[in-house]
Amino acid sequence: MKQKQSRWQHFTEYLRQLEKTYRLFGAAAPQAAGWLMVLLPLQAVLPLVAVQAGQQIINQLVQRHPIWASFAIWLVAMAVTQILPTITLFVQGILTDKLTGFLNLKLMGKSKELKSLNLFDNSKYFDDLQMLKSDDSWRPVNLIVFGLSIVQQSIMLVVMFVMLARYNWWLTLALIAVLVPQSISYYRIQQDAFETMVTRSKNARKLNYYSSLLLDRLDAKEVRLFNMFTPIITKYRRLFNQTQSQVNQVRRKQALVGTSYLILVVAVTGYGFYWFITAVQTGTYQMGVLLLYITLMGYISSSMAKLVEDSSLLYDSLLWIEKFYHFIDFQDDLHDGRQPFPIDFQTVSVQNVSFHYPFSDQLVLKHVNFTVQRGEKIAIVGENGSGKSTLVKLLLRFYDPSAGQIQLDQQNVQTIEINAYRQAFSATFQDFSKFKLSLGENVAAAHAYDPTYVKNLLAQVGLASYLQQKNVQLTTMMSKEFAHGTDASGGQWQRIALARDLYADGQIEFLDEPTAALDPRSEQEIYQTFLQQNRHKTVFFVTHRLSAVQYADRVLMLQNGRVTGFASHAELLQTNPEYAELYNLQKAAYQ
Ligand SMILES: Nc1ncnc2c1ncn2[C@@H]1O[C@H](COP(=O)(O)OP(=O)(O)OP(=O)(O)O)[C@@H](O)[C@H]1O
Repeated sequence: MKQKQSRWQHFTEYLRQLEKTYRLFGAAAPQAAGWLMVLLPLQAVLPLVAVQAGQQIINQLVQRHPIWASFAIWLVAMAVTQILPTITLFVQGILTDKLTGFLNLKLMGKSKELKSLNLFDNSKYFDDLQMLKSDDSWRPVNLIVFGLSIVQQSIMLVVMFVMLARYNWWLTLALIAVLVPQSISYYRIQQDAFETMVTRSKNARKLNYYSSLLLDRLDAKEVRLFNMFTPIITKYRRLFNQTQSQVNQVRRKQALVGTSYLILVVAVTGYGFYWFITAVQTGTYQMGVLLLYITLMGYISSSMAKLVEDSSLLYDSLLWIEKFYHFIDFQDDLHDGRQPFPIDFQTVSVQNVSFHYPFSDQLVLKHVNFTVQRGEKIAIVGENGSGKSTLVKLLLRFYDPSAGQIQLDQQNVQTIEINAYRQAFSATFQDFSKFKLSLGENVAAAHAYDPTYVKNLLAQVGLASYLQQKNVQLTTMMSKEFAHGTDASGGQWQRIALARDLYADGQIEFLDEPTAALDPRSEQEIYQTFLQQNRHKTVFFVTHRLSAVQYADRVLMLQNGRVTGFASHAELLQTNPEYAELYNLQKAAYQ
């Protein structure tokens, strides 16, 4: 539902999303949805049955006929009308629960399917992902409450118009002709105000950002230190007033249009009443028809109002559904092979690889060529933005190269089954994850849980005293958000990530600046631990601290996406002036 659509496109798109939503209900909870297909029409029609019976009772009273049969129908219809909402609510509750689980499991399942990071880099999907991951547990409730209310009101309106048309079809058409545009105009008033102030406009997003910024834990320090309160509150106030005055302008214009329709609606209903009174006076219809007309007019206007209000409130949740399908339908174009991982590989080679990120045409790796022997320790160095992490991500197959190949021996890695391939690797990233799970789960991740081994590794990465002093158990939740939860410092978290990496025990190891948050002594200890543990493995480590190159057999130097050196540290010092300059610069800083 894009912003610049014609009204007709908007309407048909709305109906398409609505239809998808109803299909989702059926898929999430077929039984509950089935029950609602019976309950809702009943709930819509029964009040009208009571109106019809009321009309009969008046006619029978006037004609002095017995009224008991009509009275019984009225009584049953009224009683069931009172009982039905309770049953419907019960079924709606079941549907809501099931739909919530269904939608979240679908999202998680889709994420599992996405083997590459392509979608996460796509700016078109950025907003979608933000919306999908936001903690909006009210969305399924909204979808159901408003989505079902629309069905009920629509059925009621159709039945009421049919009831009226039996007496006067042109009056019915005239009523529809004035009520529908009036409702559309009300819908637009509500929609515009809601979108501008609450949901999707750029201003609404800025307003939300300003208000959440002052409440955010991560920003709390700098907001206080630099006293950002006044400027942010001022920005909020200014933008709020500006936005509100825009909304008010729209509101005023549309209220004027709405009032014009109102005059027409009053004129048509008034004339209708006069027509029915005359019809009773001339004996065309009996007295009861007046009760029918008055009651129907009341029901029609309240049903129309509810239909408009609920359609408008549903809109935002339908947008969510649109984004949901957008995500679910995303096709990951990463190549997946069928071959098993070649356990006995002897070389890893990068053959003339060039790469640009999806949805960007700037090459970040250019004709990269190098071959590594099994068991070698390779340091990857280079300035910020030279492409080190990108190279690691390609080797881990988070993306396919735009040109060239990565090979294990002579085999293109794209021919290997992706899950088997990933299992052969372990890694610690610069931006490692801090899972809000237990400490044990943070280390073991998806591997079989062995508490003794977890403890062992935590000790090896230097966390024994932290665990003891803070009384942190393997079962302790690593977030203050949970009862008895705890948190760790940046360096301690980095060590937990390193323990997770060791636990995974892949055949090829990647360390992408694994010691950035550690002090020099800890850095040295960690490298020694890692290289001791991984002495038979092929290890790639990205580092800015050139003191670490002592642990490498060869150093791969990247500059602006190109390999400008690949040799031992000593050789590079002799042959590569840029490398020598970088190294000497850092060395001088420590002298
Ligand atoms: N997801 C992305 N989408 C588009 N461009 C990206 C993305 N990630 C990185 N880049 C760009 O690719 C280039 C290489 O980035 P990369 O992270 O590989 O560099 P790096 O050598 O690891 O840098 P650093 O030392 O700062 O970690 C940079 O210009 C960066 O802006």
